[in-house]
Amino acid sequence: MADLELEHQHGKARVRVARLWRGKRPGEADYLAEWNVSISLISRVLAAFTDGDNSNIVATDTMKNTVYAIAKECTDPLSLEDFGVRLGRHFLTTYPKIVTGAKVMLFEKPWERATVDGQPHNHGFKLGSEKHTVEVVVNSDGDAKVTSGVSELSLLKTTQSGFEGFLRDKYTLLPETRERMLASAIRAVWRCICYGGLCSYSSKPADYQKTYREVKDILVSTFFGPPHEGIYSPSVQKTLYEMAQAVLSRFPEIESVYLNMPNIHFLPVNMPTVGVKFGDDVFIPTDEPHGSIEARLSRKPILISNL
Ligand SMILES: O=c1[nH]c(=O)c2[nH]c(=O)[nH]c2[nH]1
Repeated sequence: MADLELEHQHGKARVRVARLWRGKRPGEADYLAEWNVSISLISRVLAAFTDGDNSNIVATDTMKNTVYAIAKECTDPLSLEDFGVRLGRHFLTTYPKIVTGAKVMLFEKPWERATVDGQPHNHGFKLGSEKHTVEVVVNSDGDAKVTSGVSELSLLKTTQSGFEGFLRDKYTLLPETRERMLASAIRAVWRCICYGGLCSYSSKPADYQKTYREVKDILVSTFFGPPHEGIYSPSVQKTLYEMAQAVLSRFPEIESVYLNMPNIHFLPVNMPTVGVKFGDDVFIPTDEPHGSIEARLSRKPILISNL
C-alpha cells in the first residue's frame, strides 16, 4: 500500500562455533575460541515481504554456514572483533547490489588455558566467568563500527563502601551507612573505532585482545582500589563514574564507555528478638530486586573551530 513503509532486516541468531588452532609443531600449545554469533542483514528484499519474491534473500541457513566457513578461513588465532568485521564485510562484498549493511553481534565463551602443577597446559582449558562481547556494524562502504564489551564481570568487596545523604521521604526505610558490602555483575561496553569514514578517535587498537584485558583490569582495580587499603565508595554511582573515567584516561582511542552496574544487595541479618547478636557478619544475599545503575561517559566532540 502506497501509504505504508516497511523497515526490515533478517539474519541468524546464536550460531555457536568453536575454532581450534592446533599447535604448529609437536609439543606446541593449541588455541581454542568458542563464539556465539548473531547476524542481521539490511538488504534489498522488500519484495520478499510484500510479494513473496524470495529471489534476493540471503538464506539465514547460508549465514550460519558462512560462520563456519569464515572460521575455517582464519588460519591464525584472531580476536572476536576481527572475526566479526571479517564476517560482516563478507556479506557486503559477496552481495554488493543486495546487502547494504550488516550487524554482527558476538560473545566469546570464557575458556581459559588450564594450569597443572603451576604450568600452562598445552591442550587443557577450563571455563572462566566474564564474557567478551562485540557488536560490529558494517555499512556499504565497508566501514566497520566496532563496539567491544565485557559482561557478567562479578565483583564484590566486603568493606570500603557506604551510602549516605540521600533523599528521605515517608517511605524511606534505608539507614545511612559507611559500612556495607558492595557487589555487582558489571556490563561494560566501549566504542573506539571507525575504519575510514569520519570519526574523531579513529585509531584501531593494535590488539583487541590486549585492550579487552587491559580495560577489564582497569575496571577491576578502580572498583577495588589498592590491595591493602582499598578505596572508599560513597555510592555505586561514584564508583561507576571513576571506573569509566579511568578507562577514558588510559585509552585515548576509546571515545565512550557505557557501564551497567546492578547493586546486588547483601542484607545484614538482624534478629533482635531471638537472642543472637549479629554484627555485620551474616548476610542474606539477594538477586532480586537489585539496584540498577547505568551511565555512559563520552568525550565531547572536538569542535573544528576550537582547533
Ligand atoms: O550506591 C547506591 N546507590 C543508590 O542509588 C542506592 N539506592 C539504595 O537504596 N541503595 C543505594 N546504593
